[in-house]
Amino acid sequence: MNSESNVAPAVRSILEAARERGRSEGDDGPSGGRTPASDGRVSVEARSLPDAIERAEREDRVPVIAEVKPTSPTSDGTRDEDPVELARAMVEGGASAISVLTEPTHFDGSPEALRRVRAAVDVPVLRKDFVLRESQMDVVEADLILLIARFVDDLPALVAAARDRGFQPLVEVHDAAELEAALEADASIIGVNNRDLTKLEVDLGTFEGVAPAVPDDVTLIAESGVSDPADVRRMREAGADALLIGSAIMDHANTDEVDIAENTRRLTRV
Ligand SMILES: O=C(O)c1ccccc1NCC(=O)[C@H](O)[C@H](O)COP(=O)(O)O
Repeated sequence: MNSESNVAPAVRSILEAARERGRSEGDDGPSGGRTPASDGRVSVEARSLPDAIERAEREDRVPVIAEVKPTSPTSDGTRDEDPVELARAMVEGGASAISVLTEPTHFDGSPEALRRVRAAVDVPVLRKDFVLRESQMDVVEADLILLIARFVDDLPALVAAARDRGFQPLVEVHDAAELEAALEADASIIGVNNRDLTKLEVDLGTFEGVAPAVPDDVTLIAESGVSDPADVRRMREAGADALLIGSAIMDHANTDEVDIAENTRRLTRV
């Protein structure tokens, strides 16, 4: 659907950087950590997110995808701890899956961070980036890959390309029209982003507005803006199968030592 009109300046800058990286990633070789098949594509044996969610439910944990997010355009600071240590602490706190930012210029992420995290934990790992075209998938192995409906030209083709490589595509939407596009593209894991990329403001009402139209057989994820146990309850009551949480766990503004496991636990043990 590719609508970049009206996005916040920071998002425009992120997309420009993604296009620039796309010229070297995949086309001229990997930027790090991929295991290419003979045709240069990555080939993944993915850990199942729906299975990880089911396991959390059985064990009375809220299914949370905890995000290793060193910084972002809206963060109050930067955390520079080892991503592996952060991810291990998140799993210790009950996270069902880990999301790793691989975007380098606005989020301080890297494919190498994801590769190391995936080797260190046994839960599914999401590659969180701004993938605009197929060749950008062949950078690093991950269990899930994010595709943002708003920013890609041919969503059905990218969903199919992700599956061809073994990734579980997580298609991110923000409104009813994008949800329709995701369903037409045969997405089975859909995230509703509460962060409006036009103004970068967060409104949990976004998820509540879109969720009722999502078919039951879709794995539905509430993304962004979940900051405390009350928000967790609110998103679960609105139908979230799992929650993607970054800032509340990373606690960027806190300059003291942060207990990442405890930050995660207070959101998984609601
Ligand atoms: O987080 C940002 O500042 C941001 C800015 C521009 C585009 C995307 C952005 N975030 C990406 C995300 O989707 C979040 O990292 C993720 O959903 C977690 O959100 P939160 O729990 O609010 O950190």
